[in-house]
Amino acid sequence: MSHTAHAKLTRVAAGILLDGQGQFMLASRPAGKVYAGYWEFPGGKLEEGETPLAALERELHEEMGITVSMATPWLVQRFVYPHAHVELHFFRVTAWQGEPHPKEGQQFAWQRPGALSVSPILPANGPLLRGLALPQQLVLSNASELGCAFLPALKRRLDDGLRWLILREPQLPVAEFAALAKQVQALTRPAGCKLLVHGDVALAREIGADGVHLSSRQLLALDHRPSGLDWVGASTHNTAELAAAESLGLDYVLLGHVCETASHPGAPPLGWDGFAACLTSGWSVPVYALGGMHPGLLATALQHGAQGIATLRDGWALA
Ligand SMILES: Nc1nc2c([nH]c(=O)n2[C@@H]2O[C@H](COP(=O)(O)OP(=O)(O)OP(=O)(O)O)[C@@H](O)[C@H]2O)c(=O)[nH]1
Ligand SMILES: [Mg+2]
Repeated sequence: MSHTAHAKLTRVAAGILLDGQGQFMLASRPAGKVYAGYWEFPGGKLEEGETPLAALERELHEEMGITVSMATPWLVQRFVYPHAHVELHFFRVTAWQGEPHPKEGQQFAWQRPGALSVSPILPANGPLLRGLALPQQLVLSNASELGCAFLPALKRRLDDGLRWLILREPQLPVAEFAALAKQVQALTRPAGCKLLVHGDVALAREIGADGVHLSSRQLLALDHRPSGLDWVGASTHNTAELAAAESLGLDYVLLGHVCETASHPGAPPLGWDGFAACLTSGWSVPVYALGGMHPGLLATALQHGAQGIATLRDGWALA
């Protein structure tokens, strides 16, 4: 999208208050503002020289009387309204002081991803709401190392609450991978665990998987998002691949490798600074940190702008 010379960019910070039980807060826009009555995330325009985080803290204090104590950068969404070109900086707000109260005649509503009870939502926010349904940890399969211990280990993890799995076994021949995918599907589906099949759109469709996870090479070769699948993600290593994923409207990407990992011995990792550098321009697609990840690194990942972590070896060892 190109900005004409006279179209000025309005930068906005908005906060997604999370209650720790899967709910987030929406606020209605008060009478007298553009899009009055529409539901949004509380926030407002950056003042001259203000950072997005400082604007968020100021706006949430002005509009709802709370003091933000923990906020991590999430997605950046650009959108063209008739009244303005906006660049929205969304933050996840997980801790605050004070009880939210409407200081500008708004209404508040706690909502769950995929089950909104209020409408309409500001048009720029639609794509973002899908991101709120994504978990903070995506688990990749590790059948190549576990062999026949993989399916029992998967059962154990499903019992422990695993709800998202990327089946990725690039070393397996096509037919074996398809057979494994069906066995895995027979376990994940009854457990309510979403299954994303790596690298094979046709197989994902055939078995009725929840989605497909594309390699970066597949990502760069596509000119549209594969149809007929709820969730489409991809592996990325740099900003060119991130841009491709965003323009295809993918639901998430993995970006790595961030830390040293046995999967890429000797290859230099991005490190957290390199990871954050890839995110500075701001993406509307949620980005998971990949490579040497374990739950102990989740907080670090979130602070660097990640949606969460993607883990491969962690958690698969048999008890
Ligand atoms: N706060 C907020 N604004 C959003 C969201 N989504 C979105 O498109 N916007 C747009 O971003 C702009 C934010 O402006 P705002 O009206 O909240 O700004 P503000 O609080 O500083 O208001 P004011 O200038 O009337 O005092 C509006 O054009 C609004 O339509 C959202 O989730 N939250
Ligand atoms: Mg506002």
